[in-house]
Amino acid sequence: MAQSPNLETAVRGRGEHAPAPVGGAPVIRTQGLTKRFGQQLAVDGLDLTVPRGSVFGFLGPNGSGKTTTIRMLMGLIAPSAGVATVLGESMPQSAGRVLPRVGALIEGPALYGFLTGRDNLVRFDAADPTSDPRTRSARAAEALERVGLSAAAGKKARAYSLGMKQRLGLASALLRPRELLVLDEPTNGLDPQGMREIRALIREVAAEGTTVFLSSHLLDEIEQVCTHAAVMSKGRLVVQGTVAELAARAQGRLVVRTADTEQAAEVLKEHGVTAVQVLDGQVEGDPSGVASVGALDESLPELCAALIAAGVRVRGFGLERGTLEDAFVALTGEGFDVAG
Ligand SMILES: Nc1ncnc2c1ncn2[C@@H]1O[C@H](COP(=O)(O)OP(=O)(O)OP(=O)(O)O)[C@@H](O)[C@H]1O
Repeated sequence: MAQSPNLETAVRGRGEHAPAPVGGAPVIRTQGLTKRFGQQLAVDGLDLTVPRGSVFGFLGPNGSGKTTTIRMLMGLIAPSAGVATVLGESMPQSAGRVLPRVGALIEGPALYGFLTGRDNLVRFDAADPTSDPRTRSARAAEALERVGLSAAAGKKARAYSLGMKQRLGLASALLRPRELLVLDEPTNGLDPQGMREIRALIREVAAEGTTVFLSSHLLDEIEQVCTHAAVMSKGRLVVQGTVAELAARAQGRLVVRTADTEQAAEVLKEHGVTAVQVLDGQVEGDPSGVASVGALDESLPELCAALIAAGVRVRGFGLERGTLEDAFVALTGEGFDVAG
C-alpha cells in the first residue's frame, strides 16, 4: 500500500517543539481562499481564523469543501485564489518549514497491513530524515502507549479494528510534539466506543497546548470536544466563533407543559411564538418572535403570566437550550445529516 501524503506530513518531523501557549497570533488564517475544480467551486472565498490553543471544529455536510480546504492548508493542492498561512507562514510556499511542526491525519491512515503496529510506527519514524535512529523504538513505544495500543503493538495492522487503525494513525502524527494537529473526520466509521477514545485523545493533546483543527460532519462531536467552530455550506463559510457563541445564536425552544394544550397554543401564538406544536401534554414553539435573545429573559415571565391569566393550568414552563444543530439549521436553512 502506498504511503499517503498525510502520513508523510505526519512523519516529516524536524526539531522538538514545546507545547504552544494559548492565545497570540492565529495558527491558521485564510483570506479569500478559493479552489475550483473545472466548473465546480469547491471552496469559495474562505476567511478562516484558528486561534492558537483552540480545538477548532470545521463543520459541514459531506461535499461542503472541508477536505479541499485541509488539502490546501497542508500544501497538498494549490489554491485557485486567495492566501493561507499556517503557523505564520504562507502555504504551499513554506510547506517544507511548516509541515514538520504539524501532525496531520487526512483521509484515514495509510498502513502496511503485513507489518505490526509497532513496525508501522518505526517505519514512519525512519522516514523522517531528522529522527535519531537510537531513540526510534522508544519513540514508537511512547506513541503506542499514548494511544492505548501497547498491548496490541505486536499484532499485524491488518488485524486491527478500524478504531485501532485510526489510533495508530494518530500515534504516527504524535511521534514527536506538534504545534498543530490537523485531523480530517477522525471518527468517521468508528463505533461509539472508538469515537469516545479518539475524542478523549484529542482533549488530552489539546490540554498539552497543541492546537487541534478537526473536520467533522457530526454536530454533537463538535459540541463535545471543540472550543471553536466554523460552519461550511456549499464551499462557503457560514459562520465561525466559539462553540458557546454559535450555540447561543440558536434561541432554543419554549416548552409549556399543561393539560390545556389547545388553549396554551392560542396564547403563545397571540404573543408572537411561532412554529407552535401541540404534543401530548405539552406545547412547544419558537420564541424568537417574542423578543430578541437578550430581552427574552424579561419577556418570559409575562408570557407565563398571560397563560395563567387565560386559565391555562401550567405545570411546567421553560426554554430548552439551543444546540449547535438548531444554530446550523437557522443559519443555513438546511437540515443537517446527523449520523451519530
Ligand atoms: N479532485 C477533485 N476534482 C473534482 N472535484 C472535486 C475534487 N475534490 C473535491 N471535489 C468536489 O468539491 C466539493 C467539495 O468536496 P470536499 O471533499 O472538499 O468536501 P467535504 O466537505 O470534505 O466532504 P466529504 O466529507 O464528503 O469529504 C465536492 O463537490 C467534491 O465533489
